[in-house]
Amino acid sequence: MFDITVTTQFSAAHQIPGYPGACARLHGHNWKIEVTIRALTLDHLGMALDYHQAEQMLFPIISELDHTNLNDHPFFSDRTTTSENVAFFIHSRMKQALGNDLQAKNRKLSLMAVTVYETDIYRTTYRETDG
Ligand SMILES: Nc1nc2c(c(=O)[nH]1)N=C([C@H](O)[C@H](O)COP(=O)(O)OP(=O)(O)OP(=O)(O)O)CN2
Ligand SMILES: [Zn+2]
Repeated sequence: MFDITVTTQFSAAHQIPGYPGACARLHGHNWKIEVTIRALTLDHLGMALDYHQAEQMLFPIISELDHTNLNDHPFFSDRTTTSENVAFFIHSRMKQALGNDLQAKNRKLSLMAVTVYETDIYRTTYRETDG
Protein backbone atom coordinates (compact mmCIF):
# COMPACT_ATOMS: atom_id res chain seq x y z
CA MET A 1 0.00 0.00 0.00
CA PHE A 2 1.03 3.60 -0.53
CA ASP A 3 0.51 6.62 1.68
CA ILE A 4 0.79 10.06 0.12
CA THR A 5 0.90 13.21 2.22
CA VAL A 6 0.16 16.78 1.22
CA THR A 7 1.10 19.71 3.39
CA THR A 8 -0.47 23.13 3.48
CA GLN A 9 -1.02 25.96 5.89
CA PHE A 10 -3.40 28.72 6.83
CA SER A 11 -3.36 31.72 9.12
CA ALA A 12 -6.08 32.11 11.70
CA ALA A 13 -6.83 33.54 15.09
CA HIS A 14 -8.39 31.65 17.96
CA GLN A 15 -8.80 31.58 21.70
CA ILE A 16 -9.60 28.87 24.19
CA PRO A 17 -12.07 30.22 26.73
CA GLY A 18 -11.41 28.85 30.19
CA TYR A 19 -7.78 27.97 29.44
CA PRO A 20 -5.62 28.81 32.47
CA GLY A 21 -3.11 30.94 30.59
CA ALA A 22 -2.47 33.22 27.64
CA CYS A 23 -4.23 30.90 25.16
CA ALA A 24 -7.54 32.09 26.62
CA ARG A 25 -6.85 35.44 24.93
CA LEU A 26 -7.30 36.01 21.21
CA HIS A 27 -4.06 35.17 19.38
CA GLY A 28 -3.02 33.84 15.99
CA HIS A 29 -0.98 31.07 14.41
CA ASN A 30 0.22 29.92 11.04
CA TRP A 31 -1.36 26.49 11.28
CA LYS A 32 0.46 23.82 9.28
CA ILE A 33 -1.61 20.88 8.05
CA GLU A 34 -0.60 17.44 6.79
CA VAL A 35 -3.14 15.12 5.21
CA THR A 36 -2.26 11.50 4.48
CA ILE A 37 -4.24 9.38 2.02
CA ARG A 38 -3.74 5.65 1.48
CA ALA A 39 -4.11 3.77 -1.82
CA LEU A 40 -3.92 0.00 -2.10
CA THR A 41 -2.86 0.16 -5.75
CA LEU A 42 -1.29 2.61 -8.16
CA ASP A 43 -3.09 4.17 -11.11
CA HIS A 44 -1.95 3.93 -14.75
CA LEU A 45 0.58 6.72 -14.09
CA GLY A 46 2.06 4.91 -11.13
CA MET A 47 0.47 7.31 -8.64
CA ALA A 48 -1.39 6.46 -5.45
CA LEU A 49 -3.23 9.75 -5.98
CA ASP A 50 -1.97 12.79 -7.85
CA TYR A 51 -0.73 15.25 -5.18
CA HIS A 52 -2.51 17.98 -7.12
CA GLN A 53 -5.85 16.20 -6.82
CA ALA A 54 -5.36 15.83 -3.09
CA GLU A 55 -4.52 19.54 -2.89
CA GLN A 56 -7.65 20.42 -4.86
CA MET A 57 -9.81 18.52 -2.38
CA LEU A 58 -8.10 20.17 0.57
CA PHE A 59 -8.14 23.71 -0.81
CA PRO A 60 -11.80 24.66 -0.10
CA ILE A 61 -11.56 23.25 3.42
CA ILE A 62 -8.48 25.30 4.22
CA SER A 63 -9.90 28.41 2.50
CA GLU A 64 -12.86 28.24 4.86
CA LEU A 65 -10.48 28.68 7.80
CA ASP A 66 -7.83 30.96 6.33
CA HIS A 67 -7.71 34.53 7.70
CA THR A 68 -10.63 33.94 10.05
CA ASN A 69 -11.23 33.75 13.75
CA LEU A 70 -11.77 30.01 14.20
CA ASN A 71 -14.01 30.67 17.18
CA ASP A 72 -16.56 32.26 14.80
CA HIS A 73 -16.85 29.10 12.65
CA PRO A 74 -20.11 27.15 13.23
CA PHE A 75 -18.21 23.84 13.63
CA PHE A 76 -16.60 25.28 16.75
CA SER A 77 -19.78 26.69 18.25
CA ASP A 78 -19.89 23.72 20.63
CA ARG A 79 -16.19 22.77 20.58
CA THR A 80 -13.02 24.57 21.48
CA THR A 81 -10.57 25.53 18.73
CA THR A 82 -7.79 23.26 19.95
CA SER A 83 -5.43 21.57 17.48
CA GLU A 84 -7.34 18.37 18.28
CA ASN A 85 -10.68 19.83 17.17
CA VAL A 86 -9.16 21.58 14.14
CA ALA A 87 -7.68 18.23 13.06
CA PHE A 88 -11.07 16.57 13.60
CA PHE A 89 -12.78 19.27 11.47
CA ILE A 90 -10.34 18.91 8.58
CA HIS A 91 -10.55 15.11 8.79
CA SER A 92 -14.38 15.17 8.69
CA ARG A 93 -14.45 17.48 5.67
CA MET A 94 -11.68 15.65 3.83
CA LYS A 95 -13.41 12.32 4.42
CA GLN A 96 -16.59 13.79 2.91
CA ALA A 97 -14.60 15.10 -0.09
CA LEU A 98 -13.04 11.67 -0.71
CA GLY A 99 -16.47 10.05 -0.36
CA ASN A 100 -17.90 12.37 -3.01
CA ASP A 101 -15.06 11.75 -5.46
CA LEU A 102 -15.86 8.92 -7.87
CA GLN A 103 -12.24 8.08 -8.60
CA ALA A 104 -11.36 8.03 -4.92
CA LYS A 105 -14.35 5.77 -4.28
CA ASN A 106 -13.50 3.37 -7.12
CA ARG A 107 -9.89 3.18 -6.09
CA LYS A 108 -10.82 2.70 -2.43
CA LEU A 109 -8.64 5.56 -1.27
CA SER A 110 -8.79 6.12 2.44
CA LEU A 111 -7.96 9.03 4.66
CA MET A 112 -5.32 7.86 7.13
CA ALA A 113 -4.49 10.91 9.19
CA VAL A 114 -4.71 14.65 9.55
CA THR A 115 -1.98 16.41 11.49
CA VAL A 116 -2.32 19.99 12.68
CA TYR A 117 0.73 21.93 13.83
CA GLU A 118 -0.38 24.81 15.99
CA THR A 119 3.24 25.88 16.34
CA ASP A 120 6.55 24.37 15.20
CA ILE A 121 6.74 22.30 18.37
CA TYR A 122 3.08 21.47 19.09
CA ARG A 123 1.03 19.20 16.88
CA THR A 124 -1.93 16.80 17.01
CA THR A 125 -2.71 13.90 14.70
CA TYR A 126 -6.29 12.67 14.27
CA ARG A 127 -6.95 9.27 12.72
CA GLU A 128 -9.91 6.90 12.78
CA THR A 129 -7.92 3.69 12.69
CA ASP A 130 -5.00 2.60 14.83
CA GLY A 131 -3.05 1.34 11.79
N1 LIG B 1 -3.33 19.60 23.66
C1 LIG B 1 -3.37 20.93 23.40
N2 LIG B 1 -2.72 21.79 24.21
C2 LIG B 1 -2.76 23.12 23.94
C3 LIG B 1 -3.45 23.59 22.82
C4 LIG B 1 -4.12 22.66 21.97
O1 LIG B 1 -4.74 23.03 20.95
N3 LIG B 1 -4.05 21.35 22.29
N4 LIG B 1 -3.44 24.92 22.54
C5 LIG B 1 -2.80 25.78 23.29
C6 LIG B 1 -2.80 27.24 22.91
O2 LIG B 1 -3.75 27.49 21.90
C7 LIG B 1 -1.46 27.85 22.53
O3 LIG B 1 -1.60 28.77 21.46
C8 LIG B 1 -0.36 26.92 22.12
O4 LIG B 1 0.77 27.60 21.72
P1 LIG B 1 1.65 28.59 22.61
O5 LIG B 1 1.71 28.13 24.02
O6 LIG B 1 1.16 29.97 22.32
O7 LIG B 1 2.97 28.34 21.97
P2 LIG B 1 4.17 29.28 22.01
O8 LIG B 1 5.33 28.42 21.64
O9 LIG B 1 3.87 30.44 21.10
O10 LIG B 1 4.26 29.73 23.50
P3 LIG B 1 5.01 30.96 24.09
O11 LIG B 1 5.47 30.47 25.42
O12 LIG B 1 3.98 32.06 24.20
O13 LIG B 1 6.12 31.26 23.15
C9 LIG B 1 -2.11 25.38 24.51
N5 LIG B 1 -2.13 23.98 24.76
ZN1 LIG C 1 -3.20 28.94 20.01
